[in-house]
Parts: sequence; C-alpha cells; structure tokens
Amino acid sequence: MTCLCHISRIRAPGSALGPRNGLQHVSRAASTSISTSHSSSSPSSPALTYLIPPRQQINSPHSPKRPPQTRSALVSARQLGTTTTSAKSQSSESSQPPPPSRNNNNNNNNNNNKHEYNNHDNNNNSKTHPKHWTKRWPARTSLLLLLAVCALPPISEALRTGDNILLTSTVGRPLNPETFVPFTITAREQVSPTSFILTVRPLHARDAPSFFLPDQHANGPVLARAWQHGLWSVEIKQPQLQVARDYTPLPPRDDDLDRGVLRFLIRRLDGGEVSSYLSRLGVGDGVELRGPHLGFDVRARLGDSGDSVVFLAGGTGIAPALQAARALLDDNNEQPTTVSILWANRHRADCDGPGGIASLLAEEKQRHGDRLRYACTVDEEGSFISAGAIAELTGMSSITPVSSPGWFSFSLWGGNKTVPTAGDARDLLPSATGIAEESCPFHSARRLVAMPARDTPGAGCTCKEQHHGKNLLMVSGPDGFVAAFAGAKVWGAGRELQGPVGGVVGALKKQYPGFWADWLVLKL
Ligand SMILES: Cc1cc2nc3c(=O)[nH]c(=O)nc-3n(C[C@H](O)[C@H](O)[C@H](O)COP(=O)(O)OP(=O)(O)OC[C@H]3O[C@@H](n4cnc5c(N)ncnc54)[C@H](O)[C@@H]3O)c2cc1C
Repeated sequence: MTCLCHISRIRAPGSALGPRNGLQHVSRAASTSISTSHSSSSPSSPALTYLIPPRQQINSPHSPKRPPQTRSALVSARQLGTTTTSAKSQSSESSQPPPPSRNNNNNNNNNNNKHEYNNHDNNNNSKTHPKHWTKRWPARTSLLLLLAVCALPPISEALRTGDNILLTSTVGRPLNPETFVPFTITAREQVSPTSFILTVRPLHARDAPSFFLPDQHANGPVLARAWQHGLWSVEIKQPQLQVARDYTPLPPRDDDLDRGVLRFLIRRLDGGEVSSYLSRLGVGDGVELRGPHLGFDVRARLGDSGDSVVFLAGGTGIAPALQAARALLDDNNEQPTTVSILWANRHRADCDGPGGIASLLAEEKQRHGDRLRYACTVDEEGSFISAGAIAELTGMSSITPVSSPGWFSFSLWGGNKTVPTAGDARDLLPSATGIAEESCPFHSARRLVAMPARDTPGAGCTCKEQHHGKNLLMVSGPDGFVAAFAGAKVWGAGRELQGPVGGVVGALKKQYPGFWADWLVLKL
C-alpha cells in the first residue's frame, strides 16, 4: 500500500493517464468484473489492476464493441488467464487481414498461429479463448509485476533518504571498496558529550524482499580478511553533500562477524560535515559504507623478531589500537607480541563512559592478560602522555615498567605535556646505513617517510636474515595529536605521506638513535 502511494505521488495528479484516474477507473472495473463474473477477489488484484488500465483505456476505442462484462474482465487477475482477451490483440487483429485459415474451422494446418486463430473463431461468440491469454497476457503482466516489485523497495528507500536511486539498488551486495552499500543503524550509544558508538548491519530481511537479500555470509569473508589484516577502515557517506570520511570498525563481539555487524566510535566535530551528520542519525536510519580499506600490514612489519607494539592514541584513535590488539594478540605465534596502549582523552567520560571503550579494553585484557597493557590520560584531570611514559613502554628508559593490570597512573612521570621542537626536519630523517633493510618495503624507516599509511599488497620483506622484523610505535588520532607526538604527515604526489618523525618521539630518537634502530614509527 505504501508503495502504491509513492507511485501516485510521483505521477502528475492531473494527468489523463495518471494513476489516480486509472486506479479509480480500473478499481471500479475490477469490482464490476468480480461481481459480474463471480470470481473470488485476490489480494494481488489491486496491484495487477493498477498496471493494466492505460492500455485498456488507449485501446478500447479501437476495439470491437464488447459486452461490459468482458471489458471489465481485463483487469481481473484471476480472469486474465481464463476468460478474456487483450484489447491490443483485438486491435491488431482488426487492422490486419485475416489469415487464410481464419474462417476455416476444418483447417488441419499444424501451424500454431493458425491453430490459435481457429480456436479464437471457434469461440467467437464466447468471451475469449484461454490459450490466447496464456500466451500473451501472463508473460506481459508477470514481467511488469516483477519489474514493479523490483523497483518498489529502492524507490521507497530513495524517497525516504532522498538518495540516489541507483545507489539504493546496491542492497544485497557485500561490502566492497568500489561501491557504497546500504547498512542500517541498529544501536546508538552516547559515550561522552562529543562521542558516540554507532552499530550498523547490512540492510536486509526486514527491509527488502527476499531476492534483494544479501547472502547473510557474503560479508563474512570480506570482514574476516580485514580483521586478519589488522588495520582497516571503511568510508561512510554523507548523502546530501556526497562526501565520505574514513571510520575504523571496533573489534567484533559475539556473532558480529557472521552477521556483518560493524561498530564505530565517532567523535562529532563542530562544523565537521560527516561526523555532525552521523551524530544526528538514530536507530533505523540508513548509512552507506564503502570498504574495507586496508592500512599498514602490521604483521609483516613486526616480522619474526618484532615483539612489541606501542600505541599512542588520541580520542577516537583508540579504534585502530583495538584493531591491532585484536589481530596480534589473537595470533598464537611462537613469538608472542605485547601491546601497550596510551590513550589520551579530554574528558573522563571518554575513558570509562558506560558501555563504551573501557569495557572493550577490559574484555581484551581478560583474554590476553599481561600481553596487553593500557592507560588513559584525561586532559581535564591534568594527566597527559609524557616522553617518560613513552620511554618506559618502549623499554628505552631504565624506569621499571608498571606491571599492574589495567589503568595505571602517569603521575610517576609528572604529566609533562611539553612538546619538544622538531628542529630541522633533515635531522630527523634516518641516516642511510647501506644495509639491506634500507630498501625493504616493510622495514626501511627511510622509505617509510615517503609512504602513505598503508602497504602495497603482495610486497614481501627483502631484509637479510638478521634484520627481518621491528617493533612498532604507532600514533593514531586527530592530525594535531599525531603531529605533536610524531611530527606532521606531509602531502606529496597528491597523497598524504608519513613524513619525517618529529614531535616528542622525534626528540627521543635524537637522544637515543641506536635504540630506535629496532623501532619503526607509523603515523595513522
Ligand atoms: C583511516 C582513518 C580512520 C578514521 N577513523 C575514525 C574513527 O574511527 N572515528 C572518528 O571519529 N574519526 C575517524 N577518522 C577521522 C574521520 O575520517 C573524519 O576526518 C572526522 O570524522 C572529521 O570529518 P568531518 O567530515 O566531520 O569533518 P570535516 O568536514 O572534514 O572538518 C574537519 C575539521 O575541520 C573543521 N572545519 C570544517 N570546515 C571548516 C571551515 N570552513 N573553517 C574552519 N574549520 C572548518 C571542522 O570543524 C572539523 O574540526 C578517521 C580518519 C582516517 C583517515
């Protein structure tokens, strides 16, 4: 019913063949037909009758006079295949010379058409011949019906979202990096005044007819590969402006993976186009996603000898840290990796708001014990990530690591937020040592400077045996956060590149250049 209303609205109300007129005319005809022919009504009749009237109206003036009962029978779904004929066929018959056999009731010709004409004439005084209809109308009406049914869900979705109808017809496709695929928001959780967690699932069963259903498992392999890779993101589109931004899925819970469910921690930026748009959406609203877009190949960079990952995460930058933790700690490697996360936030609620990231971190901690350490600093409480904390977690300083599980305090290091000056960027470039790893796509710090935040798929490690792995210090968060701790990313050749290491970590590298030979700094 809703769909018919949509169509009525699309057509011009005053149009001679407008659905309103046609619908009324045909409805009347249909009811006449039903009452005069005593056929039982069918739930599908209104849809069918809607499709037929224009043809009937156009053709009827040229059609031979027929009893009203027969004309009205045109619109009855049940009668279409049994008791009547089409105006078009009658019209064409009347305008063409009759075939030779037309009046020959004893014609033995086996030609099907002739046979049909004979049958028609045999029943000339009756309403029509059933076989005639089974050859013409059912094929036509079922095609129209099929097209109408196919078109209604995308049309109604497009009317609802004001979106491009062609895009909404991508319902059923698995997540892919080329096209936007519709998802539905199933949960929205406000974590702090500015950040919230959105849960989405592919648009399916309740929203579309069965043949639009995505294979429930179609997203499974796509997502499984992405989670196995470690770092990845998807784009979410703002449909009115047709712009998209990257967002990082949080690690899946329970059967999220099988159901293609994704969750995002999103911070609303005042004046931000996509984050503000997303902040206004609620449960039941649609969003369109494109991806996955794979980031750095963390495992390849850790190689066989890298066993430590330290994350400096600002705000929503915690999402890639959780992704890496899930991928690396779930691995039952001979060389177990440890992951340490220093997470900086403005408000306490960002750290441990109800149902938020704190519970995800606690779950991961429970699964992996001492292999995962994390701490949250809160600007408004005066605690910040300091150079001392980084030195400790990388094992660079002599300060004994804090071993207590869960949160630990940074008061040990005085909450120093001072950002050292980066100095001359050339000083921060790793010096060319001439060893083989200088050209390795995974382990050359020098090459990394001119690389975007992802690795070329299929590239292999070209290090010599003794240099085939490094520890990773990753910095993720807003641009200002990344620049403060690891130096700004730079633009080159139309892409955002890593640029030299600067900021707090750059200063530490200058102090202990030998130590940092075993580490790579990755900016996300
Ligand atoms: C790989 C990757 C993963 C990411 N994952 C996440 C994630 O999980 N969660 C998350 O929240 N973010 C994530 N981001 C960041 C996200 O992609 C967006 O950049 C962020 O949400 C801001 O987008 P926006 O469209 O809302 O803001 P934009 O419209 O892009 O604006 C950005 C900033 O510029 C300011 N601005 C805009 N216009 C003006 C103007 N005319 N004058 C002055 N200032 C202006 C805005 O106030 C805002 O602060 C990720 C980014 C990348 C690259």
